[in-house]
This record gives sequence, structure tokens and C-alpha cells, in this order.
Amino acid sequence: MSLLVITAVILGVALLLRWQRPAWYWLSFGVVGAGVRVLVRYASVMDACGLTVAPSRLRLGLARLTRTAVPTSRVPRILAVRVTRSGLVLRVKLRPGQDAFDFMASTDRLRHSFTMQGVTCRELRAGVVELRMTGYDVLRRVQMPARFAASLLRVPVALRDDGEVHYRDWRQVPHALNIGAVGSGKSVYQRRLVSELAAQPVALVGIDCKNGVELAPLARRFSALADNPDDAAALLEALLGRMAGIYDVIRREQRISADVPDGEITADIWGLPVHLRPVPVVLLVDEVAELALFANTTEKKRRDRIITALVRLVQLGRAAGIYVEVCGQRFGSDLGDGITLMRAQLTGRTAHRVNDQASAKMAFGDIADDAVLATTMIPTNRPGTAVTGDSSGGWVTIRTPHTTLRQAVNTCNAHAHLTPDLTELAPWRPALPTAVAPTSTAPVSLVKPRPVTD
Ligand SMILES: Nc1ncnc2c1ncn2[C@@H]1O[C@H](COP(=O)(O)OP(=O)(O)OP(=O)(O)O)[C@@H](O)[C@H]1O
Repeated sequence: MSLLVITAVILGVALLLRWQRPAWYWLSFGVVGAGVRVLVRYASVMDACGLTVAPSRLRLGLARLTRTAVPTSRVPRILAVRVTRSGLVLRVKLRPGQDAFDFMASTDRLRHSFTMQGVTCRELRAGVVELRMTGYDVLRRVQMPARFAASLLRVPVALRDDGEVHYRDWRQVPHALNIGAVGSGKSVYQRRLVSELAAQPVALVGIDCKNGVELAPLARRFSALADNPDDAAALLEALLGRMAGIYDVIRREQRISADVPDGEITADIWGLPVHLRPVPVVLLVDEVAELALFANTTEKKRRDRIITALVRLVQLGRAAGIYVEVCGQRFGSDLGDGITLMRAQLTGRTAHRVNDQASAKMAFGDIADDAVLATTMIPTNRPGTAVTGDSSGGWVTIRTPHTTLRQAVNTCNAHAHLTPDLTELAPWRPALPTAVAPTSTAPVSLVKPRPVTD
């Protein structure tokens, strides 16, 4: 009787955990079943998926000579098995004649055969691949791990479908495009970026032509904000002025370094002495299409000024530490001249749910056809889910943790004292109560970044 009660309690706990805390369920119950399943079925599954190699002629010949049993196909050897908070990771040594592509092409078959939520494969080095198996649907309830490897301009924004953390790294991918249909989760994604950057020694500049409804509440952490196309045009031109000033500083330093034999010569802000290094700027542009639309000649001229400035910033801004993050429902050539040119420089691409394939192509059409397909398959009941990739053609499905506007505002307010005062952008500095005004009076080019600890 007591055994029955204990079993029922354990089953109840398991079901409750599975429903409410899938990560705990996985670590306490799921991992045992999945581990046994994978290891017991491994050889037969590899064989069924065509991932074994036939015995060599030498082995067949030896068996014939010695009259022993005919050797069987050889299974790729498991080098290591690791348990993570979302699944299992197998390191597998390939057999001669196999390549990583064989495994990549079989991930769906492996997923079904091992009854796992997902399987991905990547090559670690020649002859060794890593199979990542996810034990449960990690994107149903996004729970970010407590520890991240964050650093300056590299922030954790979402969870990948294989359970890994997805980072937005501006030093690696300086400019990015984020598109999605109405209500797909673009603003929450952007809020998450702002919340994570708020604690870093970075200047945030915003253009939000939705009258500022998304970014204005976060204004205390913004060094400049424009909420209409006229202000946006002037702000972007002021940013170009800042960029030109920073290039002058870099040129001056290059002339000095050129006279020092064997000295490093820098071509961007990161090689400048710390006391000269300007604070990096992340420019967030929300609803970019609003900047590209016009109804009369005056608005057309303003539109051309805006797009020209944006194109110049994405082409030249990186070395001056100016990074551009563009967000909108669509971003295609139907928005007029300069858009295709600009998109070519937006290396990072994130597409939330879209309503048609044409919109998905705006993000991935020139990069990866399978990412276009994956974008169109994002379900409507999963806001915040997106496909993200870059011009290398690699992509992954992610989902951001839900960040409310209240949470983002609290984070920005708590870090308001870190807001750098950029003199060139002073006219667009959001009005602040004295209590939270930045204390630093140092000129912009002397505001140096503080090291960020992991
Ligand atoms: N990561 C997420 N997890 C859970 N819910 C989310 C997530 N992201 C967004 N949502 C839900 O979807 C709703 C719409 O999100 P959001 O405002 O970010 O969409 P949007 O793409 O910016 O829409 P619009 O184009 O109208 O501004 C949010 O109010 C929120 O309830």
C-alpha cells in the first residue's frame, strides 16, 4: 500500500514538474529515461539512419581466412556524453568515409528515433561532430540560465531551441535588422536589448517614429531620442558629425603611431588609448518604414536625407563604434532607393513571425532559403519566437524571455547614472529630472568604457 502511495506521489511530482518546471523535470526524471534510450538504441539507430560504415575488405578477408563470423557495419564511436539543463550532448568520432554533412542531414531522423524534442549537429574538428539533443520544448517557457558569458557589447537576448543562450554581439556583427508582423514580438526583443545594454558603458540613441511610445519610457538611459522624422533626420546627421570627429581622432593617433617602430596602428576605436576611446553608440531605429515614407516633395527630401545618413552609418560607423539596430514590419526595396544598399550592410538578421513569404525573404532571401521557410512556420501562439542568423548562412530558432515595459523602465531607471552625455547629440537628449541627470561632465570623446565582468 505504502509503495503504491510513494509511486503515485513520485508520478504526481513528475507530472507537475513537467508541466510547470520542464527544466527541473528534465534534470530529475527526463535525463535518466533519455540517457538509457539513447545509449541502448544508439547502434541500431545509427544503422537504421545509414550512419554506419560497411566493414573494410581487409576485415572481411581476415574473417574469411580465419573462418570467424562476418564482421558487422561499424558504428561511429561516442567519445563523450554530457548532460545539460536542456538535453544531452554527444561527441561522436566519425568513421573513415563519413562527413559531418551525413549527420546534419539525418538530424530529423535521429530526433524521431531517439524520441527527443530536437537534434542539431555541428562539426567540432576534422573527424569529430557534436550531436545536441534537446529533451523538452525549451521555447515553451523561456527560462534563461542564471549565468551568462556577457561582455562589453555582447548581451544574452534569447534562448535557442537547442537550449543554448543566444547573444547579440555588436563587435562581431555590428549592424542588424529585426523584422516581424504586428504583435510578433519585435518590441519585446528590442526592450530586452536595451535592458541588457543599460548596465554597460554604452550610449543608447533611439529613433522611434511611433511617437516614442516604445522608447520614450526608457529615456533615462538614452543619450538622445527622436520621435518624429524631422528630429530623426537631424539626429542622424549629428551622428555622422560625431563619426567624422572620431575618424579624425583615429587618423591623429595613426600619425603618432606611425613614428613608433613596431607599434600597433589602429583603424578603429578599440585600438585607441583608453583615455581617447569614445564611448560606443548603439542606435536603435524602431518602425524604420516610417522614415522611408513620404507624401510630398518636402517629405521626400527629408526621407532622402534620413536614408542617406543611415546608409553612411551602416557603411562607415563600425570603426567609429557606432552600431545600428533596425526594427520594422517590412524592409524591402518597395521602401525606395537606398534600402537594398542599407540591408546589405545589416549583417545580423532576426525575423519574428511574418504574414507572407515575401517578408521573410526581406530578412533571409539573400542568405538562406531554409531560414525563409522556418520563419514562415513560426506559430502565432508563440510571440517572441524568431529565426536569427547572419550572412554566413547559419541560422537558429530563438525566443526572448518576456520583458514587460515596466521591467525595462525599472532597469533603465536603475542605470540612468550610466547614461553618457554626448555633446554632439545634446539637442536630442531627453529631458531628465536633476536627480537622475548624468554626473559626468567629461567631453564625449573622453568618456571611457568601464570593463564589464562576466
Ligand atoms: N518573448 C515573448 N514571450 C511571451 N510573450 C511575448 C513575447 N514577446 C512578445 N510577447 C507578447 O506579444 C505581444 C506583442 O509583442 P510586441 O509588442 O513586442 O510585438 P511587436 O512585433 O512589436 O508589435 P507591433 O508591430 O504592433 O509593435 C506582447 O504584448 C506580449 O504579450
